[in-house]
Amino acid sequence: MYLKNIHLRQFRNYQEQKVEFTAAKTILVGNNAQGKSNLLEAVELLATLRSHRMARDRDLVKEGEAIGQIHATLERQTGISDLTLTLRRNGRRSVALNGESLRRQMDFLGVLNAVQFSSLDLELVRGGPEGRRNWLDTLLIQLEPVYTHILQQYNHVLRQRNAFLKKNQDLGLSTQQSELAVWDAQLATTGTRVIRRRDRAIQRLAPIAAAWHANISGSTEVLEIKYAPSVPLVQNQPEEVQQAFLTKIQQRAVAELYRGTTLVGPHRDEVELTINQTPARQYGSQGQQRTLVLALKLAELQLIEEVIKEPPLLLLDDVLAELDPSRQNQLLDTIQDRFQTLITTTHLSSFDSQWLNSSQILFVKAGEIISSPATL
Ligand SMILES: Nc1ncnc2c1ncn2[C@@H]1O[C@H](COP(=O)(O)OP(=O)(O)OP(=O)(O)O)[C@@H](O)[C@H]1O
Repeated sequence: MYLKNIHLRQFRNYQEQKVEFTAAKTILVGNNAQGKSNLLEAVELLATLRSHRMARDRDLVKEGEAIGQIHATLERQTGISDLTLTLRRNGRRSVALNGESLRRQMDFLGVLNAVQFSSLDLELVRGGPEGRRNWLDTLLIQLEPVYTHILQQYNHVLRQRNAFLKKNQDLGLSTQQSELAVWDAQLATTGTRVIRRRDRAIQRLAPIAAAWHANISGSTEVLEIKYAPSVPLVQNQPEEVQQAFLTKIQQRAVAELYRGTTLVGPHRDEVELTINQTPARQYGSQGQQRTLVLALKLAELQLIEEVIKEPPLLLLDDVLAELDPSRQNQLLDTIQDRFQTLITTTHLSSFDSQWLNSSQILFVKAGEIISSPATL
């Protein structure tokens, strides 16, 4: 797929900016805090309706404005699509495809696909489980857009159940359990949908990531990715998972009453990353952790391509400089011209001349983008 152009209006630090993409690779160069990552974030939002920076819509809209908009034209094998995402400082966002408003966000997802890779991704290895859950959910949204709806349903039930637990901490255990039964059933049904899909995604992703990892590390290290759901997943049959879910809720009832929050469910899942059977967080150097993240990202690219049958976009946010030359080359060799790639950097010197010659170079300064630095 090929992103032909993007038009930002009152988005982040952009007032009004159109960009035409004229090559498979675009390098956005500029000093810190000029708007390079903001442009990549706009593309990420069109692909997933999420931002890895966890920004609220009010942060995405330009300061002092009420509405922001991202509009883009995308070419796919199936034809050309026009995507519009409208963000409101105070209010709900809306989406349109080819000029027609869509009622369901899910119908907007899956049109543009992108893998985003920034230095924040190192937190996938070093950080807590929430970051890994978010990463997996964002991937799933692209593999199966209906997942966004499933996740919303689960989170809705979870919020309601948590509110009930918090409000009724002084009820006795048996009264509380009988009143909770209706929430438990819904939590188990919606939670099971989340768990089964996460399991499926990891099963597909893990061997691809392990192969990339062996390739980059020269087969000296073995990467294993394991999904560790909060509810045991012995048999992947929905009824059995739901039953296991309810049993586990029963087991944690006293603790939930005491803590006033839900302790069982996919909001407490973990994705375990191990290298040579040691948790990756504890294993080796920063360089080895970078190899792992690079392997994950290459696996995401490959898996999305396999599922949607077209190469997704790749968004490299200030990440090339963090990789050593051999890992850089590994990445660049994989990308070639097959994946349209947007790259941000503060210095063009980190690129080899072959890359510079074949890339479109854009200069970013204070929320403006131009193709020649002379006029900045
Ligand atoms: N809602 C907003 N309204 C106005 N300006 C904003 C808004 N959100 C972010 N900015 C501005 O955008 C700039 C940050 O841009 P961005 O994150 O794209 O940096 P960058 O060019 O990628 O730099 P770095 O190399 O540091 O990542 C900051 O100056 C920030 O104040």
